[in-house]
Amino acid sequence: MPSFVANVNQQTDVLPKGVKALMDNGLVTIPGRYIKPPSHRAVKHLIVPGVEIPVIDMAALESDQEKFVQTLCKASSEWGIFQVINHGIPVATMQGMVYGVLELFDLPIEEKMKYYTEEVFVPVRYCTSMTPSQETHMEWHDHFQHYFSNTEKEHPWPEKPACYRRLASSYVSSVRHLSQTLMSALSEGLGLDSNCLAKSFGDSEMILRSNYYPPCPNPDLALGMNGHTDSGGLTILFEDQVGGLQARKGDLWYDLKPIKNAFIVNIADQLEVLSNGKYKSIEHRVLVQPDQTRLSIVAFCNPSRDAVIGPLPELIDEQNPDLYKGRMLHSSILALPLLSSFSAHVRGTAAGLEIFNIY
Ligand SMILES: O=C(O)CCC(=O)C(=O)O
Ligand SMILES: [Fe+2]
Repeated sequence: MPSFVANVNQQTDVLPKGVKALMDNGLVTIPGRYIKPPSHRAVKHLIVPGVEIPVIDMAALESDQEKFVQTLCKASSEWGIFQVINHGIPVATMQGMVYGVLELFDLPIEEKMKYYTEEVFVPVRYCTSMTPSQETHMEWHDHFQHYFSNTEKEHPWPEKPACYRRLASSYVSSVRHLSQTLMSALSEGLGLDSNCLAKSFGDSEMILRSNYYPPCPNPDLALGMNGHTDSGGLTILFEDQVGGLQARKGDLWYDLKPIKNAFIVNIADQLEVLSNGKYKSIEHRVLVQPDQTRLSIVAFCNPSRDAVIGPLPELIDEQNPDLYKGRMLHSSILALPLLSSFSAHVRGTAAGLEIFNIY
């Protein structure tokens, strides 16, 4: 067994094995632990169906950079979430990753349980919901997660499935490159040098998380993922065509319509803080389906855990006071406590701040 496997001493027979395993065993009604109290369930009349969030065409970066930056900046300020097309990442890389991830979830449960842990900063984590040992109401998904520290030389990928290392490495390097391009443009959107945000991130880190949402026998009683904002920097998400991701504005939840082979990108808490509130970290959640499995592959591009995060000094003057005054934090604690005072729904999953889970 690889040395990084985190739970060698845990009794795997008492750990939750995940919702895929439940469904594979023929479950017909969801167990009580997955039933949300009525106040936490999705309310139909507060959902706006089939919304097209801003679409950022990366091809425009070549033809008219200034306009591209303006469009990106507007989407990040007004929505904090947008779809990215013509991003240059080959469809084969994305579909290859999907294939590898599906193979990973299809491994025998004993193989997956070797990686079961509630720790976040481990190279490989398999878990279900967020932190099952602390939750009264679990989320209807399983996930594999990889933490890439900024000092890492070579990532210890799982040995099985054999194709996974190659497919995932290629995906990660493509997504890293996309995040760097977006971060440069987001810096310029703040009227700053293109490397300004990257400098504040320090040696940035990444968490790659694949979420598997099997069909749910009682989809109205459960949630795939509770409403939360991501606590890191920039989130780059690839999903299949099933749908279920929703973003919140005011009291309404906007049902996001996937565009084939596009990425969904959202601003996370620490980028909101760095921009002194210009870019918005939007709350989002996931609904589940009665008859379809949904897969999302999420790259959280985060500042170094050593970085101290506060609004960029260049953005502060008399007209633009520091909105997060006196509340600069180490990135290792992440920005969650800053923003949680503004939104009762902030949970901070992305870089693993489940300790602040308020549900
Ligand atoms: O599955 C999705 O679409 C959203 C996942 C997400 O928000 C997360 O992992 O933080
Ligand atoms: Fe998220």
